[in-house]
Amino acid sequence: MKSSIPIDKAAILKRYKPIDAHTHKGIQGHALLVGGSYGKIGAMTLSSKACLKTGCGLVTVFIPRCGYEILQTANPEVMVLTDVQEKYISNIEFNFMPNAIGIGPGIGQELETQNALHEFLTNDKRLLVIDADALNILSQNAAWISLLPDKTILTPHPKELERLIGKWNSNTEKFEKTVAFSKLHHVIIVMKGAPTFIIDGETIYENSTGNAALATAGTGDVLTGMITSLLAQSYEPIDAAILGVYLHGLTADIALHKTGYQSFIASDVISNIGKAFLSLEK
Ligand SMILES: NC(=O)C1=CN([C@@H]2O[C@H](COP(=O)(O)OP(=O)(O)OC[C@H]3O[C@@H](n4cnc5c(N)ncnc54)[C@H](O)[C@@H]3O)[C@@H](O)[C@H]2O)[C@@H](O)CC1
Ligand SMILES: Nc1ncnc2c1ncn2[C@@H]1O[C@H](COP(=O)(O)OP(=O)(O)O)[C@@H](O)[C@H]1O
Ligand SMILES: [Mg+2]
Repeated sequence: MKSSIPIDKAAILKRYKPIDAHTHKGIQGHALLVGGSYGKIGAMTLSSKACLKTGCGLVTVFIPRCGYEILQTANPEVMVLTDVQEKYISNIEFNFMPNAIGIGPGIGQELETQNALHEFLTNDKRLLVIDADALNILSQNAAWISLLPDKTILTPHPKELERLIGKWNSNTEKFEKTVAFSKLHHVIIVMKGAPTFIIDGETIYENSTGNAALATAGTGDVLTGMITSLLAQSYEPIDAAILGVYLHGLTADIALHKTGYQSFIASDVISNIGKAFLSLEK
């Protein structure tokens, strides 16, 4: 494997932008998160809360109708748009200009959802984070990958990565294939794992935070919300990916002495984002 660039606190401080005292919610970025399906609205609840807690001024979710009351109750700060369908997304429609869009947590793979993703990718060329079943839909419809805008951030876990790039026989081959995919499609790949690597063409970054406490449902959904938030706040895509992954891992390092590995859950990532940011200012 080609050597990687370590992402430690010094590397993060070169990319981190402290908040301007005169900022307001109108210029802190408006993120749109698209996802959820019947039984997996929680993925969007987690993702949208993490998005707000990472500093975005405004967050809107686009979810199936069945999630409306759940979202409004769980996260009153988040605005909610709903699909015409009750249980899944069939047509992605919104009437504002988001600064960044995150798509995929809990979205499922209904045929109508697949068509909605195709329609969306054909018509919308905004900054984008793609996760979970939206990645799986792309794996099944490989021709659609060419529709992704340059510097789209993909956040696969190992199984989702395998569906995208095919099986590998060694770690070296895994990196070679991922780098080749990133170069071919001009996308940034957050190769989630222990540790997480961020791949931008030939350049490979290795994250230094995080631990096995993160091996629990919904932590990836939270990461999608965090990276989308940073993207909406005008971080360059590579910086949003690197900073998001670093802060996400740091929450688990900060919480570990209180939660242990076993009792840490995705909501603990969210409740420690503030401490993770504060540790950058120390
Ligand atoms: N509360 C919720 O609503 C939740 C919704 N979720 C959503 O559920 C959907 C399905 O996601 P899944 O990721 O479970 O399904 P997938 O089928 O994509 O992934 C599960 C498979 O990947 C393997 N895998 C996962 N991480 C791995 C790793 N680090 N190394 C090796 N293999 C690994 C597992 O063993 C399993 O075979 C997604 O849309 C996701 O966003 C999940 O995030 C869980 C929480
Ligand atoms: N053993 C581990 N050590 C460090 N990080 C881990 C470990 N296991 C999982 N993670 C992190 O947790 C997250 C899991 O994401 P994902 O599998 O998409 O979860 P979900 O889909 O349930 O939200 C990733 O950021 C991954 O890097
Ligand atoms: Mg996931």
